[in-house]
Amino acid sequence: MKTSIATVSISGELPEKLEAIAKAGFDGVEIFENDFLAFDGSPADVGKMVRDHGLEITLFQPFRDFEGMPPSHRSRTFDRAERKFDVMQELGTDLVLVCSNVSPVSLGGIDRAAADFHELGERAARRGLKVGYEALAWGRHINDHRDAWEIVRRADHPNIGLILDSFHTLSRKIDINSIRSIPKDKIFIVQLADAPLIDMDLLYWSRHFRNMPGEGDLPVTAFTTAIAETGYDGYFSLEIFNDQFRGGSSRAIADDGYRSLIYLGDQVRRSPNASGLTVLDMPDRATVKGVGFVEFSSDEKDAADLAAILRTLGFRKTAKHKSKKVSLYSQGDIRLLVNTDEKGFANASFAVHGTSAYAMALVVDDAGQAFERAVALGAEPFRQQVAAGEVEIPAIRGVGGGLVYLIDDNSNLGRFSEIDFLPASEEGEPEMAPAHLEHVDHIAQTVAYEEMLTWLLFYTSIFETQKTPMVDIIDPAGVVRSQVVENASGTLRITLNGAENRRTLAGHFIAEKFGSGVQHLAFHTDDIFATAAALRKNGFKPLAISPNYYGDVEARFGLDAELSERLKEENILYDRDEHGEYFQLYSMTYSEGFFFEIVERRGYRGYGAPNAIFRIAALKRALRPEGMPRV
Ligand SMILES: O=C(O)c1ccc(O)c(O)c1
Ligand SMILES: [Mg+2]
Repeated sequence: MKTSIATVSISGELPEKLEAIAKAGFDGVEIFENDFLAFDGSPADVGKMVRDHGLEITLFQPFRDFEGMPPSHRSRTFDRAERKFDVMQELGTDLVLVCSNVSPVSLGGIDRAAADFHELGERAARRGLKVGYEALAWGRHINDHRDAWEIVRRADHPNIGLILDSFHTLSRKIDINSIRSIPKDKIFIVQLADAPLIDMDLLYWSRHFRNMPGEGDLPVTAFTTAIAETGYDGYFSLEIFNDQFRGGSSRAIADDGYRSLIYLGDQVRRSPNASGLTVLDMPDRATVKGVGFVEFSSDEKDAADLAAILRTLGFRKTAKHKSKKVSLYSQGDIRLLVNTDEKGFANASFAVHGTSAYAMALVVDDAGQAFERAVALGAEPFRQQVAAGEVEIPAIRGVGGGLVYLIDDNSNLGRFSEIDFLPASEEGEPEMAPAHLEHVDHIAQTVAYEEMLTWLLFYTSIFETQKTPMVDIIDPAGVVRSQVVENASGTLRITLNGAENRRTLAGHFIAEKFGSGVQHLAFHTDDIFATAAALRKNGFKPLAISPNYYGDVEARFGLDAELSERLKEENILYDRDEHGEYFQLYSMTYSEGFFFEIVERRGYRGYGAPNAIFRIAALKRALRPEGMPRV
């Protein structure tokens, strides 16, 4: 699979765009005319700059309002084309994209358009150039690739071919089976873009909301599979018009684009009829069986406070690391590590972010294969020295520069705590009541809103997971977008919260010191009321929920008064979906950022989004004396 991306997809000026595109690993680049016009070097300079980066120019575009012009405009239109051909020859590219005419003066008629293209083909052939025709979804007469293909077919010229763009086809829900009857040598290039499903004007949707394949909701994989089944094995080129990307980091967007294409190729390759596509061979998406551990970086002083909270939550220190200052706390299947070592990555993370959950381990079927896939998809591997005889766990960098460790049960990796740790206990600490916490229900990561797509693509491309639709979480100071990555068995659930401003609880978390990272950990109990009773006994301080909430919950769900009274007494939030009930209990925040949640799911599949506004208001109320701005 040859990979390309249009310069319009990346932020910055042309040199910066090209550098990011080359670094990300693309083979080619589409030069968007405006990027070239805004640059103050000659076409030959641009061509050289592209080739110096080891890239090929796959396409020059767009050439607009060409076909079907009335006689009064026709010769000028051809003159314009000749000028573009001059530029192309200087740039050093042989393909131009002509998008379907949107001019109000243009005339319809398949044969008129075909005749124009035949003549353009003759002119292009004289210069050794080729022309690809693309149906814009909002073209005046041609807005369907099937009609564009009919024009190309009737133009009957070897230098005239078709350009398919997933957005134009999929936004109009055009049957993708129609692609299977197009001969592969008449498809000059394929452009790819995804988009979130939003009901709006096609042109506006296309110019502002496109995103990378896999980041949106369009069936780009099925589209690409249909193309691969024709035997086409040329360039697949991302063409992403997106306001957020234009203002984003050129490197990050280019890297996401490359990951999205490699991931797409990997999915398409798995279709039996598309096996002709040459793509990187890599292991399947990793099946996650659970969260192996979550690790906090801290120092001795903070760790003592954290340990005190963990004890009230019913955790017990069960082991300590043989060679590092790392304690293991456990309860049910939950393992929490607290790392206060003065060396290594944890310490560096502590220096920057303070006490935070900087690492997590996911239990997968095969850690080696999961690691191989992650690296093939551009994840950054992480290694640091381990002492002789200790287990080296494969790891990649994740959200906020933190770590995702990969462990499995087939090797020593799953036994790291037996090999690297010695049993330990907490002498002199009072005995705490067991709190019935069983496993990690979800890990909530807070990121800047612009990073959400990056991390959605990261998790969904490496691990066997799906993303749920985005929901809005209303904070008294703004909206936080929330989207979940989860697997079918519920053994991995990550909620990604995207903060747009620093006055929201999530924005405050990022801005104050923590950066993107884990803002809360939710543990599952099989009996929320038994847990609440144990926590009370242990001196745990729950987050106080406004009493007003309970009257509403009682009325909204028709709860009996006794239940709503119990919920109120224990500060438990309640929700229900078509699958069952949900109970949530929160801790106060730890050092102004991090907090714990305890949930009981009785069949419920969501995350309590309707309760978020009340939980956030309560957290902010609790934080206010320590500096959270009043809103
Ligand atoms: O929005 C446009 O005008 C436009 C131009 C060229 C393309 O290839 C495209 O897909 C859209
Ligand atoms: Mg296009």
